[in-house]
Amino acid sequence: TAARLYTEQDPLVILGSSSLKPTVSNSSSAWLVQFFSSWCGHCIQYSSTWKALAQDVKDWQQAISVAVLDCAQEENFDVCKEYGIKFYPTFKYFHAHSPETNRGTIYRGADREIQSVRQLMVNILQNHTKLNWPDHCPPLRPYSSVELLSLLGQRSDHYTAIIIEEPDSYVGREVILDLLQFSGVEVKRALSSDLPLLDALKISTFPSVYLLHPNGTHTILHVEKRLRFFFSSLLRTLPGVQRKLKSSISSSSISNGGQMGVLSDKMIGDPWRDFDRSKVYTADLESALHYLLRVELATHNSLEGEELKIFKDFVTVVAKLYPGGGSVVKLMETLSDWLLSMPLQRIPYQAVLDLVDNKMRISGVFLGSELRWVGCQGSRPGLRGYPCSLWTLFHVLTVQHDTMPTALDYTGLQHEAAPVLQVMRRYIRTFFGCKECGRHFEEAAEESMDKVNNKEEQILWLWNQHNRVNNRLAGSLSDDPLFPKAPWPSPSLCSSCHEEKNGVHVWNQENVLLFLRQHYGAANLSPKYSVTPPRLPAPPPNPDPVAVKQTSQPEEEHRGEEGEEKKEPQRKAEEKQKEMPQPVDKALRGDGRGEALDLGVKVRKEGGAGGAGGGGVWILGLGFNSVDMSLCVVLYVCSCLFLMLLFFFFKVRSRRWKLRYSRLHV
Ligand SMILES: Cc1cc2nc3c(=O)[nH]c(=O)nc-3n(C[C@H](O)[C@H](O)[C@H](O)COP(=O)(O)OP(=O)(O)OC[C@H]3O[C@@H](n4cnc5c(N)ncnc54)[C@H](O)[C@@H]3O)c2cc1C
Repeated sequence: TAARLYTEQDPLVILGSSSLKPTVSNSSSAWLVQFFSSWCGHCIQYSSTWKALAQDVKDWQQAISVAVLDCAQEENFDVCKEYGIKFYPTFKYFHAHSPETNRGTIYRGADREIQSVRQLMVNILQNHTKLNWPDHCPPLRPYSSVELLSLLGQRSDHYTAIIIEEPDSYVGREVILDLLQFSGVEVKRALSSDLPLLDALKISTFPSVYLLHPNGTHTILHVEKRLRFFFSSLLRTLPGVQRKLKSSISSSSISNGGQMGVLSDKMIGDPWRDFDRSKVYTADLESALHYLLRVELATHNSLEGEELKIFKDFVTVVAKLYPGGGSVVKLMETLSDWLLSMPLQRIPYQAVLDLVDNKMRISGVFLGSELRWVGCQGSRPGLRGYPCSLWTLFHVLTVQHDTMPTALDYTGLQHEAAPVLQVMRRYIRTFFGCKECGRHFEEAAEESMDKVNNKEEQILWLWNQHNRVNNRLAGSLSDDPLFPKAPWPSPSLCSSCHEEKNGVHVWNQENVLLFLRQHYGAANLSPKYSVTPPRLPAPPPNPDPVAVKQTSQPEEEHRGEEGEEKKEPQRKAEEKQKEMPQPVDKALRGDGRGEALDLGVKVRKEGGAGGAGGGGVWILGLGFNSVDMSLCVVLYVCSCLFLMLLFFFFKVRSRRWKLRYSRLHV
């Protein structure tokens, strides 16, 4: 209903009759409240702008917060009257530390666009006096050359960024407020009219950022675009700069160590793996599948009905779209074939697990059984990991689907406009361990997933939804200070993805799509740290020389890039294969009642020939082991003997007949 114009998911505070006064009176921060009416058409249309504004200034909350109050709700009639609301929407602001008698000041400006209201918020803050200045708001005034030049060459425990700008620019103050929730950097502003400062720092274009490093060195900061978003993003990603956590317990455990402190904490559990943020790591994808198949799915004793169908679809999508071939794909293909050929309505989880563990020792099938987070490693245990890798996996799958548009043909999924998203949606709803996350994702899917019409939109929908989650979670307990949640990709990953329109940050979606295709494309996957053999044996020689060149290229690149590193995981994987337990037939007994399931490989029943101890060498990669081969030989020899016996039998008989007839003639 219109009454739900704003929900708890929006990055603003929803006030009511009992909460308005206690919230805005004696507050340590200023407040900007929109009094609206849920029946007013303009308010309904304006709600998206107000939400976007709230998102834009979410990090300013400690200095000034954004709120709404619905005057159309019966319980709010009196409070709206008390605060003198006559028209909708009415914007009122309240200074920090205002008394209870204060009914707020009306903003009468005609322009209610995001940039104007944002600048109004800066002005509101600057209109405070020294006495009622918001507790956590840093100074917004320009500093003088005398104050700033004395800082040059001084050592400190944090960065100092000086933004030098034209007097009418708001960029400096906005960046100061954007960095409010971050430790490790202090932002100050100075004016372009301060000539001694410009001479000393050799600055002639505005706005510019001059950076004083903790070690006393200083330099101008290079930014590709002189926009607020670029300045803020760059400063937030300086080494050691991290988001302050809302929980004091969490912040006390990690706030004072800076980057290295955090890393050394983490190292106690798991060795730190150096990685490149512009790459995607197969180790993360494999860890995602390992966790999903061996841990998340294990909470279901058996799969049946809708659950089974959802799991089958998930396995099919991964089997068809997981990039690079190799043993993981072979495993998923085997699992997919097996699930599809199953006549059963119910499959015990143990049967799936035995297949995932490759208890039948099918050649070329392997999925590492350890979590090796690389791009998804957190600064301490409990952060990032599985959810990060699941996002990554689905981003990769959406991009692969775009690259291989016919890959899902004949799977039953090809008629869906966005099959990868739909499969993800169903998986998250049914199996994802975080139920609350699943609920949020389902809400988002209900809202707009059906509007996705093609593979490009599929990629962008997931990217956009992921950013919405990032925005919602920024600063929450699950936000890793080393990898703060922020709109992604950052300008340092893709500067052409970012633009500004009417002073508001906007995405260049065309460039975002290009970037996503490159970032999550097969060529950008790094096998470093992977425990899985990277590739199946090379296919037979291709007569077309161009095609030969193209197919052999990734292999060469792969070798060139990883060099010796590749051999180590491969060797470990082979060792693991050897260490694998002997085949256990119950893996394939479906519901435990002993049906032999046709996998396209040989399946033996418990107690049958070659039972539990029937390991031996697997031949031709077809699932025949040495026992099977011995049986064949024995059968072959028996049939030869039988044929020879028949031969001699008839030979002797025919001789007797000949003798008998010859005697008769005589
Ligand atoms: C479907 C789903 C829904 C979730 N919902 C919730 C929720 O409601 N509440 C909650 O607390 N947690 C939720 N989570 C978990 C949360 O989103 C994070 O995954 C988790 O907090 C770990 O965060 P992270 O810092 O590792 O980065 P993640 O957000 O997990 O991102 C992983 C990696 O993906 C890349 N990336 C980041 N943003 C984008 C983007 N927009 N497009 C493409 N790539 C990107 C980056 O390289 C990043 O390192 C959800 C997870 C999933 C998979």
